[in-house]
Amino acid sequence: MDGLWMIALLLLIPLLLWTSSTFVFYFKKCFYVAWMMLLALFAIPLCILKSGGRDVENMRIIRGLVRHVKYFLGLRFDVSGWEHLQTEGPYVIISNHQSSLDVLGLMEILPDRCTMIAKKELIYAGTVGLVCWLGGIVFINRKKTNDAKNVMADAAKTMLDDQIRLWVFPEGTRNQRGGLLPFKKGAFHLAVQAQVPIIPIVFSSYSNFYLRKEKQFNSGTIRLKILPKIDTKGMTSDDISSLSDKSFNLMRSAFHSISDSVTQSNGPSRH
Ligand SMILES: CCCCC/C=C\C/C=C\CCCCCCCC(=O)SCCNC(=O)CCNC(=O)[C@H](O)C(C)(C)COP(=O)(O)OP(=O)(O)OC[C@H]1O[C@@H](n2cnc3c(N)ncnc32)[C@H](O)[C@@H]1OP(=O)(O)O
Ligand SMILES: CCCCCCCC/C=C\CCCCCCCC(=O)OC[C@@H](O)COP(=O)(O)O
Repeated sequence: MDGLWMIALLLLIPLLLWTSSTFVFYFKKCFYVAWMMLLALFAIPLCILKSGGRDVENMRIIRGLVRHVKYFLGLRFDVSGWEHLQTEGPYVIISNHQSSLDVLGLMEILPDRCTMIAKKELIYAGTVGLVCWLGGIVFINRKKTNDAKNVMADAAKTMLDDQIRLWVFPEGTRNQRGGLLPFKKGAFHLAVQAQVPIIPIVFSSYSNFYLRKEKQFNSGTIRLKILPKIDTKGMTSDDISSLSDKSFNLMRSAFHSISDSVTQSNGPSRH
């Protein structure tokens, strides 16, 4: 009888753990980091064999390898406005930034020859950092504005010379407090310096499935809305503030509309 109790207990403990939302939260987070690190380890030789080193073309390999990860985490993407990405030549994509999970949505829609602007600390993230470097990610030092400006001015030239698209998170940091943080100006200087359009992309709020404080990481749908491009031809540095304000207002209103609709279809939440 004691043996039977022991077996029942051994079966019950993992079941209880599995149904505990805190356990699921930590399990999914650890799994995400570990799996991305492992995928990156696998991607490194593929990128080197394909391009011989750092090259934006490596983003095709990275994109291909990352796309299945959403299934493990129980996430679904609902993308609208695909037609706005059918723009020829270089452009700057701007999007809101809630979490490292944004990488999954980014890889879902990443156009060819598109790489990102990221904080320089990311390069030290083990195999993921090396893959970011191999994918041509432009690293900036956010604590040294002048250095960051110079790097972005070089990036504006490279965009045109090598026909590259750049994805920038104009909030400059992750934000899960609902809404959008005020935009930094770098993305807009970049687009105006290169005289290329801006394509705003909005991720709906994650608060219907992911709550960091409450330790909840459920399944859920993320809406991605690709907005029409904003032309910058003929603009100068005098137009930066109005360009930034216009982009911010468009993205904020899209954020609220897609976050409200995802909340209504997935049940109540706060954001
Ligand atoms: C196969 C397995 C793979 C596994 C791995 C999976 C994936 C890996 C691959 C991809 C993952 C990619 C993920 C990337 C995510 C990275 C996200 C981030 O790191 S976000 C943080 C970094 N990004 C940014 O910070 C961009 C936004 N910031 C800016 O643009 C800032 O403006 C800035 C350039 C950093 C400067 O910052 P500052 O705080 O000083 O802000 P201000 O904007 O207020 O600027 C001050 C002042 O300067 C003027 N300014 C700004 N930029 C420029 C410029 N380029 N040229 C000229 N002048 C500039 C600005 O106008 C202000 O002046 P004023 O007040 O007079 O207007
Ligand atoms: C040995 C090194 C260990 C490092 C472990 C971290 C590795 C992360 C592993 C997997 C996650 C994969 C996605 C990586 C891309 C994450 C990019 C990101 O979201 O960076 C945060 C940055 O935008 C803003 O940072 P802050 O909010 O200002 O802070």
